[in-house]
Parts: sequence; C-alpha cells; structure tokens
Amino acid sequence: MSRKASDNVEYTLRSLSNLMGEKRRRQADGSAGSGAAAAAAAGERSLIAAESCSSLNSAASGGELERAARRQFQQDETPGFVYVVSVFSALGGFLFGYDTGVVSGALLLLKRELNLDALWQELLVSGTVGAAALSALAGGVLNGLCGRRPCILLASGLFTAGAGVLAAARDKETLLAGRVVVGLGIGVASMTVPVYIAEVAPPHLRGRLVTINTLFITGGQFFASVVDGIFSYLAKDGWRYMLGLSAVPAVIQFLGFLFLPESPRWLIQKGQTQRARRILSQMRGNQAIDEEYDSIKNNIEEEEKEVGAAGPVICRMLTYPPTRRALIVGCGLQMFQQLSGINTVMYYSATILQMSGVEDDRLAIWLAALTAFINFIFTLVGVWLVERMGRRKLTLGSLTGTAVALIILASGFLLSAQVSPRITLNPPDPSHQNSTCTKYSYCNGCMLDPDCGLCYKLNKSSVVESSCIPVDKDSTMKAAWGRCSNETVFKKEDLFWAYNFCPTPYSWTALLGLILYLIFFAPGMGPMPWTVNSEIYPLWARSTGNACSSGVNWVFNVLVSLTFLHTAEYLTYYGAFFLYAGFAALGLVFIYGCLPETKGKKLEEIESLFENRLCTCGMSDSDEGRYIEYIRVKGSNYHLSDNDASDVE
Ligand SMILES: O[C@H]1[C@H](O)[C@@H](O)[C@H](O)[C@@H](O)[C@H]1O
Repeated sequence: MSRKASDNVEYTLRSLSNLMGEKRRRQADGSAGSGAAAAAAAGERSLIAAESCSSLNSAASGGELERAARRQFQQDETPGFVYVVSVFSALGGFLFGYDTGVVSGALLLLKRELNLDALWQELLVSGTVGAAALSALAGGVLNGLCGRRPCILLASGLFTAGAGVLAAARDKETLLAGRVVVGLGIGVASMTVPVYIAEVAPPHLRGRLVTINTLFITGGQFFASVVDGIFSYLAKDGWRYMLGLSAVPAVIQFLGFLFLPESPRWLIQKGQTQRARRILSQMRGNQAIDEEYDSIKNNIEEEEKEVGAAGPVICRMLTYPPTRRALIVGCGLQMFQQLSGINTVMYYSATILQMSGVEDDRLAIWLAALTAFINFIFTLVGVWLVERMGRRKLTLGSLTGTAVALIILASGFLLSAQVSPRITLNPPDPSHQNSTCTKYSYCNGCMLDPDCGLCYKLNKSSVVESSCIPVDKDSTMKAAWGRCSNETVFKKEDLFWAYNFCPTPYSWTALLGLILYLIFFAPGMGPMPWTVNSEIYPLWARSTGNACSSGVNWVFNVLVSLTFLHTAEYLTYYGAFFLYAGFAALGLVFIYGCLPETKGKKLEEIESLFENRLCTCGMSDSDEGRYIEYIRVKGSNYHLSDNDASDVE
C-alpha cells in the first residue's frame, strides 16, 4: 500500500521553473496579456507563485505543474513501518472482537458442563462488557499520564492473563474473574488503539489506518464464530480452547510492543522532543518532518495558553466550547452506533436465520459465522471508502441504509407475527407441572416465551397439529416432553420443533433485512464512530475525550443487549426493531447537523471545525467533495487543491 515512485525524475526548483517558462512562452505565443505575463515581470519566485496559481486554475494548461508536483509527491513513500505499527496495535481490536464474540459459543458448552443458570450466563457476558466500560473511562487518565504504549502493553498483558485464567478455570467464580480481567483489557485497548494509530499516521492515510482497527474488531468476531463452530463438536472442554486461544494474538502484541515506539505527539506534549523527532522521522521515511513537528509543537503551546493547564481535563473540556462540542459529537456517534442495534442483530442472527427456515441448530451456528463474515467484509469496504468519500458522507449513507434495513427487518417480524400459526393441540403435561406454555393460542406468544417452543407438522407448507410445549432444559433443540422430545424419533415422524421462531411464509423478509443491515452498517456506522473520535479532540483532550466516548459505547452496548429480551417481550420483536429504526433516524438528524468532515486535515487543524455553534458544525466541511493531497516540493508543502502556491520554493 505504500506509495511507489512512479519514475525517478527529481523535480528541483529549476525543473519546475523551466516548466513554468515553457508554459509562459506558449501562453505568450497564444494569447497575450494573461495574468501570468504580468507575473513574468516580477522575480522568479513570485513568477512561479503567480504562474502556478493560474496554471492550477486552468484545467487545460495547468496539467504539467500538477503532474510534476504529483510525481514528486509519489516519490515520498509512506514507510512500511507505519503499517507494521498500525497492524500490531490493531491486534487490540482483534482481541476486542474475539473476546466479545467467542462467549456465546462457549456458553452453549459451559452451561451444560458447569450447570450455569441464566443469571450466571448473564454475568459472564455482561461482566466483561461492564468491566470494559469502567476501564475505558480509567484508560483516559492512564493514557494521559503514562502514554499510549504502556497502555497497549497493559491491555495485551490483561488479555493474556485473562485467557490463561479462563482456560484453566475449574468453577464459575474463576470464570467470572477471568472474564472481568479480559473486559478490563478490552476497555483500555478500545480507547487507546484508535488514538495511537491516529497519532502516528500521516494525514492522508489516517482514516484508513484507524478504520483497519475496526476491521480487526469484526475480523476477531468472525474468527471467534468460526472457533465456536469448530469447538462446538468437542463437548468436553471445548470452551477452554475457545476462551484460551486469545492468548496467542495477545502475546504477539505484547512482544511486538516491547520494540515499538511511543506516540510522537504524546512525547512532544511531555517535552521529550528529541525522542519525538526521531520517532516521527522513522514514521515518515524520506519526507521532511520539520513542518509537522513545528505544527504539533506550536499547537500544544497555543493550547496551553488558550485553555490553561489548571483543573481536571474533563472540566476544561466542558468549559471550552470547541472541545465540548467535539465531545458531544464523539459520544453521540458512539451512542447512536449502539442504539441502532448492531450487537442485538449480530447476537440474534442465528434466531433470525432460524425464522427463515434454517432448522438445524448447528447449521444456525455456522450461518451466524456467515453473518460475522458479512460484517467483516463490509468493514473492509469501509476501509476502502473512508479516504474517498470522507467520514461524513460515509456515516450518513451508512446510517440511512441501516435505518431502512431495520424497517425491513422489523416488517419481516411483523408480517410473521400477523400470520402466526394458531395452536391447535394442547396435550396434558405428564409431569403435572403447571407450565406457562399452555396459555398461548398463537405461535407468536409461545415464541416470545423463553421457556416454550412449538411442536408441529407441515401440510404442504402450512402448519398443522401445533402445540406449545416447554423446552428441554439441556437443549433448545427439543421439547421437555411429548411428541418433540426425542430428536431422532420426531424427525423421522415428520414433526418439527421451533424454538425462538415461528414458521411463516414471510420469514425471508427478516433475512433480507439482516443482510441489508450488515451491508449498510459495517462500512460506516461500525468504524466511523471510532475513527472520528480518534481525530476530533486536540492533543490535551484526546485521551479524556476518547475515554468518555468509548465508555459511552460500552455503557450503551450493555444497555441495549440487556434490555433486548424485555423490550421484545413488551414490544414484540418487530416493535424492538422499529424502535432501533427510530433511534437510527434520530442519529441521522444528529449526524447531519453536527458531524464535520475531517478527511485529509491535520489533527492540529481539526479543532477549528468545532468553533461554530454545534448544529452548524456539520456545515463547516468546506473541503467536502474535494480531494486533498499534500505534496512536498523541495522540502516545502504544497496543497494541490489550493490556488495559492506561494510556498513553493
Ligand atoms: O464498531 C464495532 C463493530 O461494529 C462491532 O461489530 C460491534 O460489535 C461493536 O460494538 C462496535 O463498536
């Protein structure tokens, strides 16, 4: 991906002015009296400035300078080191995705082996997410005090220790301790990695490199679902492999980061300027770093003068309007990411697939891996699009599609509920326990009750002889008693068992909604909240800003996942998905009004985008639609889309 030198022509000042001279002669021959002719009377330096100005304005004749400058630019290779550093840090994203994704498969085995009740299953899932929320918040202070590198080392240490504890656990209490340790690692990694990558990346690649971190998150989730699928065949101790495997990338990251450098921006802030310069030039290869270095340094000095250094950072952020606005935008983005229901959709993908006619549990697990794969592949599309479309357009387009997909998904559930099969048989309970299952007259009620399932026959695709029966405590694939209690027997007798879904002719609508949801969500709403947050805060507020917004992400993650089943009970499935569609629509209004474009800008320039009132921030993207490229001509910086080339020397 590094920029390859297209040819080896060295464009010096002389060759550029020769180019200018030639063009001037041609212009004088053709039409006299151009603005360039006037500039010809002035010295060589101003001549070049005026010439290049007019040459860039004229699409027909300005091509030479632009091409020359572009060729010079192309010789500035982005060193592979930046990619190495980004990939090693993004392993934190991989572990975030893996550890949050793997638990659903592990629980299937654990609940049988360790006899886990619903409360313990819940604790093992939300213990991690809750710990992540807390440590993301604490990570802000750590990042500010100790730097990005020690935080990444700490996160990989926690991931390794957690994986070890989980793989060796003998009881549920130890498992919970391991999950909490892993959660602490996830929280620190989720807020540090995007910040670190944004701080080492050159501006034209920043969006892409930070988005790679989310690609690794979804990659981790996909890998986890494959591991779950494979080890689900191993009834004894399969969960130990599932939970312990994450130690491998964690150790790799830890070892790698022993040799990788600290963020140069953090070092400059702490006054370690020599080290910062050395690392910055390592990251920029053959490009001059003076301008970037000075701009970071001046920016820090100005920030200190403007905002002062007294008081806790969060108070200074809240009382200084540009950072307050940035914080609202950053936290809002993370909140709407979770409120549009990604984790519910992912978690319930197996159910949605079952609704659409996939009856085998194991097949549903593999199809859930397919869902995670779609999420991963379309995040890759986001990596490709982010520097082309920019953050704002990508997020707006993605959320619009997500809202439409949620409406389709909800309609699928609604249609299915409306044609929900009637319950026609009510066999007596042989155990004489009063189960709630007998009270339902339609499959829809039976499906929403986690204790019941539907046993039925099919007569040419219509459901007949249906009964709502308690589900077996050890396996959701069969009933506790009656016609559907013995899998091998009932399958031979053409009986079917539906747990968590109702067989209806409209189930494909929900499947269509699910696929569209992932296609639209993954390239934009998945990665952009992380990418944008890594860019919008000035250096003094970056750690705290990212800590708060990551904390918001995790808090809403827990809220949405924990409330889904209750929401579905009160509002039914379609009600829940319509609710998420409503949140997505609100998110659209928020993003349209408040999210400015940050593409191509230096981190130090971004603060100025938040100088206007919040609701007008979204309008301040004057560069939207323009392709910005900084090129260096003999050590100076030149902006191809600027008309003023007076700094070309
Ligand atoms: O950006 C990520 C990604 O979209 C994941 O798929 C999701 O599980 C996370 O919650 C989210 O923060």
